[in-house]
Amino acid sequence: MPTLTKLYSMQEVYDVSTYLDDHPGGDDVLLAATGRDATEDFEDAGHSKTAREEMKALCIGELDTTSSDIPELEIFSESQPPGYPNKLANLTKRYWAVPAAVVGISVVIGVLYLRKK
Ligand code: HEM
Repeated sequence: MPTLTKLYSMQEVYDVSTYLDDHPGGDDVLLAATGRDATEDFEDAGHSKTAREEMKALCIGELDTTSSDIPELEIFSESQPPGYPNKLANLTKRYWAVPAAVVGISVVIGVLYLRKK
């Protein structure tokens, strides 16, 4: 549901989903302004009194600023090694015997081959 938020002394939330096709300024500007404070965009467009009246009908409530729906972002420090090389290093540590065996077998085969000659 596309919603616009408007900030004055309080934050109001507007459901613009039913108004997208009717907006004289086009649906693209409304969609671009959804999910955030659209006060500046709205004021910049120089809306008339009629527009402000129409807007009231679309208000669905006030923004709850006490709770956040946005999950906390996980911040990784730059010094933390990126996933893939780190995983590779762990695998190499755990399965070091595999490349060692391959090298050993190659050396034995090489020696046997040279002796035959
Ligand atoms: C629920 C909120 C909104 C309503 C009810 C609404 C309503 C209207 C109305 C009735 C007009 C015709 C001109 C007028 O009477 O002022 C209009 C024009 C316009 N609106 Fe909105 N508007 C809303 C939100 C927005 C937002 C958030 C933006 C910008 C991101 C925007 C951008 C424009 C533009 C650019 C025009 C001018 C179109 C033109 O004259 O070519 N509007 N709007």
